[in-house]
Amino acid sequence: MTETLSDALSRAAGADHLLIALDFDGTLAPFTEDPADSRPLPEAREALDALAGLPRTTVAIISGRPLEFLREVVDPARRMVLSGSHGAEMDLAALPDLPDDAEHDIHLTAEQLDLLDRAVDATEEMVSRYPGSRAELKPAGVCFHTRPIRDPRVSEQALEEMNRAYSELQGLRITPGQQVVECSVLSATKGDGLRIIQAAASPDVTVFAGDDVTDEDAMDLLTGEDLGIKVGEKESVATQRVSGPQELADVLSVFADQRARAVTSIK
Ligand SMILES: O=P(O)(O)OC[C@H]1O[C@H](O[C@H]2O[C@H](CO)[C@@H](O)[C@H](O)[C@H]2O)[C@H](O)[C@@H](O)[C@@H]1O
Repeated sequence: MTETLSDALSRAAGADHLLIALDFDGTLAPFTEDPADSRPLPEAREALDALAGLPRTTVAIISGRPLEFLREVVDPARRMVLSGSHGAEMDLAALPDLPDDAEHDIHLTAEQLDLLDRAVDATEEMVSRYPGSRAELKPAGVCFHTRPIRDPRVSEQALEEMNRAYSELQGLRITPGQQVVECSVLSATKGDGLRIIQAAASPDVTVFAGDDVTDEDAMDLLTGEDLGIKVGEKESVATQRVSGPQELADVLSVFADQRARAVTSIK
């Protein structure tokens, strides 16, 4: 860990009320060929569990994954605030002063359902033409995955074609990712997710870590004493960077200890 990251973490650990919000894939969990197989690294899980048990400390996951997946795989004990489907689904039930609108479920109009059907058809058609690729269905969208395609040129071509096909369907929000392109009939972003969590939890300091372009919508909201940590090499407005999920897990372990010490000394 660099000295500047270590200093920044020590400062954040001393916040009166801390929000630590994290992306899932490529941040807490290393990439896997089948999205159903990804799990947080054990050290990261342990650190998040420790942080979630501390006073004046809110742990949040803000992910492109459906809320249901986050509940089952990341937070079965239901101690974290969750935002799924890139900010379109919210579960704030872990907050002590529960807001009335703690859960934001997705309700699609008939037009949105029709658009989603057409996006799914286009994805399945693409999957039939690119062996190895797969579709992942979500409550308001669908992903086209190419990680299992061995030839990077074929993978790139498949992603471009899928992007074009989604662009022809008016009204979809198209999001590029790591060997994936996904679309949604809703326009929410991770920035919307973080904004809702900050409004409900009122933290003095927010720490956010993420690896991908969609995480920048949340990074953009960080101000003042907040801390943004980019995972990996993609461009970012974050002031700090780690090499990958394992280094982030190590950082989270140190941070959980720092925060535990700090909360015992905050009056
Ligand atoms: O917001 P995130 O938590 O980073 O989720 C973004 C998308 O990640 C998932 O796909 C990525 O991870 C898969 C499992 O490691 C990998 O196979 C794939 O190549 C990656 O792009 C996930 O499947 C999507 O639903 C998320 O939207």
